[in-house]
Amino acid sequence: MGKILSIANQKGGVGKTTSSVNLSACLAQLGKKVLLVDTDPQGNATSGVGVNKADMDQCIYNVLVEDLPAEEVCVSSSVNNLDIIPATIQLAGAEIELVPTISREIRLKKALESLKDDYDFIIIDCPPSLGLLTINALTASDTVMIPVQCEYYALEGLSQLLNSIRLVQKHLNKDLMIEGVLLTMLDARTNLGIQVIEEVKKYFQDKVYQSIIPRNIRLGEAPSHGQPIITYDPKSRGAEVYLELAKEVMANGERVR
Ligand SMILES: Nc1ncnc2c1ncn2[C@@H]1O[C@H](COP(=O)(O)OP(=O)(O)OP(=O)(O)O)[C@@H](O)[C@H]1O
Ligand SMILES: [Mg+2]
Repeated sequence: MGKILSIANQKGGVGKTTSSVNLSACLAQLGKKVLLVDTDPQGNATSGVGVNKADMDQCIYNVLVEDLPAEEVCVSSSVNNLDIIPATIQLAGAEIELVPTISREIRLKKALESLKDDYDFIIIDCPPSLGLLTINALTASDTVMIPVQCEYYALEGLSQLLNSIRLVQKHLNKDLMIEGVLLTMLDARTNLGIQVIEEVKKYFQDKVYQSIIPRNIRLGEAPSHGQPIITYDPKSRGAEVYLELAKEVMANGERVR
């Protein structure tokens, strides 16, 4: 059985999608069979691995709202060993449409059950909210990775996220664990970055990954080419660090149950 790992933080623009795409691609490059699940109506993870949203007439929306089997929307990406369940703007309606439905919080979990044996890792990119889509992701997951941007107010909002995680643990998924906290977009030239690292480490201690993602122009450019960093610019610092992160994630254990 593969490990299901959500990448979540309701704060926007902290590096969830960049980390989902690049961690998935690096795990795939290291020989793991990986499924990336896009649960953000923005569909940035989908386009980030070279899948054209305009070509899709079905996406995760149809799985969550209409009970379409997940296998039917799963497609290969531009990277070997990496498949994706795409999201399109159609998913924007799901947050409201799911509200009156039965077992609305466990729909993704149920949908992924039949696929879990086919992959070593299933990585879920969450939207920037703590709504039903993120709750579905946390309920389906073995662990959650929290990206934290190295900037002022880095820890702001994290208590709401931790509270949601506790609520999911209490009511929906008692086995959910925090996989780790990932520091992102570090600008090594500033003292601020160093201060944030210290602050986050004081709070989360050994849950913080050794790999710290630098601010790297090539990481910012890669999505517009529909490629993860390891194919767009394999020699870049961004590629090196995401590969290191993938190795840390593998060392944390691939299967938890
Ligand atoms: N390490 C980095 N270096 C440079 N640019 C980065 C880095 N990480 C992310 N970016 C850029 O910053 C922006 C926000 O990153 P990203 O989309 O990964 O965040 P997000 O948390 O998924 O955002 P949202 O909350 O909107 O889903 C993007 O334009 C991305 O290309
Ligand atoms: Mg995103």
